[in-house]
Amino acid sequence: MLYTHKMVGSRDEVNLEILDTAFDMPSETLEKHVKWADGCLLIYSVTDKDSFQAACTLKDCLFQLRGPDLPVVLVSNKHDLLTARAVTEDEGANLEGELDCPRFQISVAEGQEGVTQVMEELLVLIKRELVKSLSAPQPAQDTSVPGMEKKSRLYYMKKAFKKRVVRSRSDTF
Ligand SMILES: Nc1nc2c(ncn2[C@@H]2O[C@H](COP(=O)(O)OP(=O)(O)OP(=O)(O)O)[C@@H](O)[C@H]2O)c(=O)[nH]1
Repeated sequence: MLYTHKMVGSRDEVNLEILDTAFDMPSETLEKHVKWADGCLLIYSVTDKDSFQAACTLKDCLFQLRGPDLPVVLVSNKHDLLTARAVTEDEGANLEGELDCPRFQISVAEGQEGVTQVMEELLVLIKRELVKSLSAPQPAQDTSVPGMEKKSRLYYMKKAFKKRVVRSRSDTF
């Protein structure tokens, strides 16, 4: 399922496209989505070992396809059901260490506060990564070709941003 959602912050608003992947998605489909994503939430239920295993598998897939730079937040859900716990605290902490990413322990059933915190954290990471990639050194200019004179850094940042947006859109459909 693909959802759209607008998050309004104090300084800006962001339109999100959120893809809810399925457990048994074919690997080619999953790979296509992982290439498209600007960030990823790895969510598992503390009462469901299979969902934790799926998060571990997805972690390997993310590293393979996107390397360590894709913004990721790990979320363990259903903390209101700790009496039925099937995934230990240590297992969650180990996965967090392997991913080297923030981890949130929430209960969606108890309200939206945890979900909002998770989304805000992911957006911070995505913005940080975007700024990093836009401010990376640009390829050297060929000034021997007429019209290829040096352009401003802002010009290249805008160009890279547009390219990224267009790529995200075209990969969606
Ligand atoms: N007690 C409790 N139940 C929850 C919580 N979060 C989700 N649920 C319930 O768990 C069930 C599954 O929730 P979904 O949102 O469909 O989870 P999902 O991971 O998308 O499940 P799939 O559709 O199988 O992929 C629903 O009955 C939810 O109401 C939680 O934090 N606590």
